[in-house]
Amino acid sequence: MITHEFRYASHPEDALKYGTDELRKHFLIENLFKDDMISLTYSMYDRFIVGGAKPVKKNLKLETIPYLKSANFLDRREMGVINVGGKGIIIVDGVKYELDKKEALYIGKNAKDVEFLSTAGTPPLFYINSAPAHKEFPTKKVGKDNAEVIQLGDEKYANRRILNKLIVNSIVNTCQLQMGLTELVEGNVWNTMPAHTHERRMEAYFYFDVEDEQTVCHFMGQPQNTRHIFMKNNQAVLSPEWSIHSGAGTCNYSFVWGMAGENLDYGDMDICPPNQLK
Ligand SMILES: O=C(O)C(=O)C[C@H](O)C(=O)CO
Ligand SMILES: [Zn+2]
Repeated sequence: MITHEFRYASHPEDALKYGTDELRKHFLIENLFKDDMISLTYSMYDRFIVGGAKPVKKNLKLETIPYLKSANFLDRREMGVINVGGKGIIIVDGVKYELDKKEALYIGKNAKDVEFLSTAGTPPLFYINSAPAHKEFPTKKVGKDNAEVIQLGDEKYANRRILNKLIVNSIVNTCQLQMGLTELVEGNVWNTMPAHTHERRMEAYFYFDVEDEQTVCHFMGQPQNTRHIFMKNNQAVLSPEWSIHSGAGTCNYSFVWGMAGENLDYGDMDICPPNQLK
């Protein structure tokens, strides 16, 4: 079964007036993983979809949703999936892909039948991003062995982390989707500091492996006018093209980043020096 919701895009001057509840309502995506459900949020930020699929006892078929007005979900879209749970299986037009935790699958435009399956043991948690696509590229699995790995940050600044580029154009051909995952090394809590914006692309962050009873405080907003959202494990947050996206946890954690927009240039960022943030 599929549940879906819709989010309009916000002007930065309007977002400044949002209180805690409105910020959470417009940007935070709280319940991505419900047993035997696919949960999708269609946003007007580059028409980016954020979702989750958690097959436990049933196989979950990716059906179209009303906002798409297309016979099949991927008739005009591409999709990236990263598993953050137990081993799982995705079948795309009859071809079976096994995904361990932290492995990714890119599914190209025009795939007709996509099904999410559990295996024995801990259920998989398939985190989903999807963006409009104008060209068909082959479906491809990307494991951590194929990832482009970058070491970032420094213990001194509590931001040492390992960034794994998974669905990026040096590894997989995509139209506009880029995805990867970043792991904070134990004792380190700050992600994406120095923070940045990229007006050519929107982004969504999905925090996982956050310890029970702990939190990640996600910072958003224009660099001179920031706001925060406290987040729990397995929650996602939309980052408009005008917003920084950075966070500090009360423990170390991991997160998936996903982007779509004007270019596929990962390095196209406007850096905000920490001492200039407001
Ligand atoms: O740890 C980081 O820094 C990131 O993971 C940054 C994201 O990849 C990003 O914001 C890309 O634009
Ligand atoms: Zn970014």
